[in-house]
Amino acid sequence: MPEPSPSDLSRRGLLGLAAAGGVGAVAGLAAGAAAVSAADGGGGSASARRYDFYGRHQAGITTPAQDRLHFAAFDMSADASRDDLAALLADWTEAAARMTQGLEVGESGAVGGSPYAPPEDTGEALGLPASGLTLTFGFGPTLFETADGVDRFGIADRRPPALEPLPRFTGDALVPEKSGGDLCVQACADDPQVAVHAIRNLSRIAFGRASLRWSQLGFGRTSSTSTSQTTPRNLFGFKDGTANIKAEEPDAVAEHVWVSADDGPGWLAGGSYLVARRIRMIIESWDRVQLAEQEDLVGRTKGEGGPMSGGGEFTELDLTATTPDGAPAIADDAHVRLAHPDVNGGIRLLRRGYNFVDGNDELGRLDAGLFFLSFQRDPARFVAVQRSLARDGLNEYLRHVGSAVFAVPPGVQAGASIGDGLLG
Ligand SMILES: C=CC1=C(C)c2cc3[nH]c(cc4nc(cc5[nH]c(cc1n2)c(C)c5CCC(=O)O)C(CCC(=O)O)=C4C)c(C)c3C=C
Ligand SMILES: [Fe+2]
Repeated sequence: MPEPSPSDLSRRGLLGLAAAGGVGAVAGLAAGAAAVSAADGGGGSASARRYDFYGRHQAGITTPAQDRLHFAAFDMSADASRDDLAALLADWTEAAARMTQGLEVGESGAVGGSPYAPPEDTGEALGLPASGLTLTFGFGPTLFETADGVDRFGIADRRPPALEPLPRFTGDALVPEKSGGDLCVQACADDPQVAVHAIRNLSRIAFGRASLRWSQLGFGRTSSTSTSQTTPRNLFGFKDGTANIKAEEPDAVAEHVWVSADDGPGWLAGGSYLVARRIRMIIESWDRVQLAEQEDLVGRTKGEGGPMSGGGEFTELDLTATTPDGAPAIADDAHVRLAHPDVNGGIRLLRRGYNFVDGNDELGRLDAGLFFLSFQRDPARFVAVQRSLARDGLNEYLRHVGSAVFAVPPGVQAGASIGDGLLG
């Protein structure tokens, strides 16, 4: 897992330097930032947090889930060449390495360039620190081969066999405009303005080579990826992420999250697969359900989040436990039973989703839900769990409207591009 680390001057540092008017102030500022990051291991002041962009794995997977998300899927332009793709990924890498350290895009940034040229950075993050920003890149099936079988970039033979569009699941109500994509960027941060700034600038950099297909804002993480984090709640009001894979379980991370060299292809070793599902939650109906039924549908208590088989939040589920009248304590159609590794051949997913509210529909119902994100070693593992959830009692209150899958390459070292492994 990439550790939070001190780095260059932040956008705030640069402004601070200008205000202090001296090089001596630079050293003081940089040292101060380093002390914050190093002393608290990244768990202190949220806005001072910084994660290395470079490393064995991309950040934004096992790093502690931040509270804000801007997720974007892009399509390559119809006339883009392989060189355009390589150049885009190199430009994105360079910009991401700077923004995740709290720096502006480009040397001249938002206000340091020619007054007669558009600025290199759009400027809305000026004065804001890194805010724990992570940028995680992925490649969709259509990057390798279009739905019509066209190999636009000469990489069809590099496509991981496991990277196929997800199958249709029972109850899917997918909207094509909110699904798929050639490329994706997951921007997570402690500050929504920093996440949005990152996607906006990557989108601007892509101009003429790729364009936004769809994007999703998220607030309120719906999972924990570290034991140092408290368990958040989803919009049904339940703790979510209790049994998630945590970074402090290195064996589980290795077994369930990272693609190994044996899994193939070689360029993806140390990477993962990302599944995104935009799940609308019919919260107006849910809010009329009795508490006891809500708890039966989830399989956990609403207050503490303990299993209906008894115990506290982190007590293991007892799927064999029965109530005094002989019924299963955790109902047969309870979400946690059907998602549990014991009924899915041992499969675990690293969940990293977010709550969303995107206004309301014409009936006055909130367009709200859970933007489900999971990282796994093989997308077939997500497919198996999602198929098991076909009997989930929660489905009456859920509608899957968006869907996408991406191969997430491993991290890169300084000087390399996120596309190097794929494009050679
Ligand atoms: C296919 C994978 C999953 C989808 C889609 C999904 C949607 C979804 N989940 C909740 C609420 C909760 N999920 C919880 C646990 C849980 N969910 C999944 C998988 C998917 N969920 C797994 C693998 C697990 C862990 C099961 C286990 O090992 O016990 C919980 C309980 C708390 C927790 O452990 O995280 C809640 C609550 C919603 C509302 C939702 C769709 C909107
Ligand atoms: Fe779940």
